[in-house]
Amino acid sequence: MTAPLRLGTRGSALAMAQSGHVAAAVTAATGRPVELVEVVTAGDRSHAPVHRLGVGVFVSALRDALTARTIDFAVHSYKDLPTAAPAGLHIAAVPPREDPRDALVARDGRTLAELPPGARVGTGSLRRMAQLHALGMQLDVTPIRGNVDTRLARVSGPDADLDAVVLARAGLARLGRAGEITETLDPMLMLPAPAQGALAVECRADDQDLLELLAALDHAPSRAAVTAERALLATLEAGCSAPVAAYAEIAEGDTGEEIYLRGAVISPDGTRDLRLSRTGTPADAAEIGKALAAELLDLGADSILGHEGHTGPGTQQFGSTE
Ligand SMILES: NCc1[nH]cc(CCC(=O)O)c1CC(=O)O
Repeated sequence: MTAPLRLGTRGSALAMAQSGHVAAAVTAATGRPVELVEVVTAGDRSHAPVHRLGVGVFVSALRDALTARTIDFAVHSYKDLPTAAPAGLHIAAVPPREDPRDALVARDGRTLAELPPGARVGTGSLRRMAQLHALGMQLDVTPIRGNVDTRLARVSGPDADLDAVVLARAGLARLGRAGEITETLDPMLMLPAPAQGALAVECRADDQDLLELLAALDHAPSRAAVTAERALLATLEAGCSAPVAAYAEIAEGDTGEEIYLRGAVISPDGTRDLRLSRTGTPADAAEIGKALAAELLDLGADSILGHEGHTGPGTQQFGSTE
């Protein structure tokens, strides 16, 4: 009997659900037992709002534990990873991606189009706020914080004070709460965050045996989509700190697999909304992402913040607006 692989995880319900799912997949694919090891991050200990800490605090404790060899691998929500790759670590697998779209949870089963002017809609992401404003529906968009349960409680239950919240569909699905979604938002209206719905399975770059084991979990189309979206984000971060959205779809075309990447840069008040797309082959995913970002910058993505100033909750040390 081989020693169990140690999978480091945060203790939050979402992290535990994701890690448990990956642990089961590793055991199913390789026959190796996996043990969950809870890692407490500065983000879990602190009561400061996430936008003050930066999403990176949730990630760095797991990475420190990897480097210190107290765990063998870790599972991250890919969209929470800073675009700069750390030395000595490697994303060994991108498992099949969940539905990357955002979801509306509204009172009385309402859809987005059924919300009246002035409806109070909560979201924690500057990208979602910007796109909600861009709809021109006079929504009263309110920043919200906390875990998924806390956010849903703003819409139903004794302390509900909002008409709707917008969350990632994938997070709700992983927590078994997708049944509360009243509309899954079309990416034409609400383009998701780069890598939303995808997981990153990370281990030490020199752990050859584990890299090979974990490769069994990798899903090539999901990896290509995430590679294109993150290349777009990384290129834009250099020149622009406005909310960024990106979504790549992989489909079978006439001449083999095709990637269709959409990207958007939106001012926080929604008055400036730049959207472009590009197609190519999945093998060129990174180049397609970079090229689309360059096109967005050429059209003024870097000037989109302009008058709004840059004080919103998306102002984080790693550039993430999620
Ligand atoms: N920053 C929060 C966060 N990070 C990952 C998810 C779950 C969805 C995913 O894995 O992409 C969420 C919740 C949300 O955005 O509603």
